[in-house]
Amino acid sequence: MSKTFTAEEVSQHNTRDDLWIIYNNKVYDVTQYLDEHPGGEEVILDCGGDDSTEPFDDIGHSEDAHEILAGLCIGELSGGLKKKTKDAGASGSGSSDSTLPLAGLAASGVGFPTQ
Ligand code: HEM
Repeated sequence: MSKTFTAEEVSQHNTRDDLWIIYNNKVYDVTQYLDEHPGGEEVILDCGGDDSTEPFDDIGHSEDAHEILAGLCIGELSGGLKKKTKDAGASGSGSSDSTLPLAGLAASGVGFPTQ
């Protein structure tokens, strides 16, 4: 069974000794990989504790890269991303996010009662 984490939780793992990223709503512990990254550690540190889907896809990582990433998966994101700058798609799940304890429900499609 895979664990689930909220964006809030993930955001606390943003240092080089403890580094998580989100990619396509899954959570990855990339601490060990940091040193080995051909693109350097900075770019990953930059995404630490945050969503890296766009930057990761933008550079067109190889299949190998995707496999490495898959091996680092530690769980899934519940409740969606905290915020998105662009490409947000207002149609996402749940409008109010942040620290709501019901975030898990939103992920399962239940949604919040919006008044
Ligand atoms: C932990 C997740 C990541 C993994 C497993 C990963 C893996 C890899 C691998 C295997 C390569 C070699 C080329 C290839 O096979 O495609 C690579 C290159 C690269 N990666 Fe990542 N990457 C990750 C995250 C990122 C992120 C978030 C960025 C942000 C921009 C990034 C930027 C780059 C760049 C710029 C290169 C090209 C380096 C060069 O050719 O000089 N990577 N990455």
